[in-house]
Amino acid sequence: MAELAFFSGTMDSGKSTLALQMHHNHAARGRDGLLFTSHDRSGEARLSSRLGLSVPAQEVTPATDFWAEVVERRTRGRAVDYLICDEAQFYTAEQVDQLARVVDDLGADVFAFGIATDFRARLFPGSARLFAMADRVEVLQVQALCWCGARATHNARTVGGVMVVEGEQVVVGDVDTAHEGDEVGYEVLCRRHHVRRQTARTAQAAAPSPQTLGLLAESPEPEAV
Ligand SMILES: Nc1ncnc2c1ncn2[C@@H]1O[C@H](COP(=O)(O)OP(=O)(O)O)[C@@H](O)[C@H]1O
Ligand SMILES: Cc1cn([C@H]2C[C@H](O)[C@@H](COP(=O)(O)O)O2)c(=O)[nH]c1=O
Repeated sequence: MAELAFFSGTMDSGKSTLALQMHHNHAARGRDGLLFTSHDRSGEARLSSRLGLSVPAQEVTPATDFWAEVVERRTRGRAVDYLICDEAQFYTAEQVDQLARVVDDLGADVFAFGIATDFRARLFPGSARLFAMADRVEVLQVQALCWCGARATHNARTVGGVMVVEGEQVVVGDVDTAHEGDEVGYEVLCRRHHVRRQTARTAQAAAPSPQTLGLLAESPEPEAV
């Protein structure tokens, strides 16, 4: 039976890589699929993984109608067995409902991939609807890590390495650049450090200097009372 599956994880947790792997495995068995994405970092109408793979995909805009896309292709005699939908957090709730209908009424599998929450830890509209409508929700197996070593569960937006909480919900960006000056970037954090707004850079700045640590090490232990 066809299914709507949602693969969710923080930024940099391997979602696009998994999307491309699933596409490869299904295509290798002779199934016909369509690839969709929205606002990919590598440019319009591309689905790219940080591991280096990048393939053409259809860009999803607010005008995209998934139901119409699949019906139109099938009317032209082309098979559509599955849809790969990356960056699904940016889709509208209506588009997610169209995907559910494609599964239920047209029997095509839909595999959607996306981050659950934005830089303020609020659900994206597409992800919220996917959590509500998916047959299956899976959290990515490869854990992205916070600077403290704990599992990263949240996405922080940074300017010059400092976490910000004001701004538009959608700002395309990446996690692995130096983010100097007023450049916008992202960093994945555990909940504790997201709540405290402590990024790698601010934590480093707040850490006692080696000199201070040396002084602390030399100071006598407080006497037991
Ligand atoms: N140089 C590298 N060597 C090995 N693995 C890498 C390298 N760079 C990135 N990765 C892996 O790729 C993952 C990010 O994959 P990607 O599919 O682009 O993530 P997402 O779509 O979730 O943002 C990282 O979590 C890491 O496991
Ligand atoms: C947290 C957050 C992220 N984004 C953007 C930044 C990236 O372009 C994508 C996520 O891509 P990835 O493949 O999962 O790394 O989303 C955003 O626009 N707003 C946010 O709050």
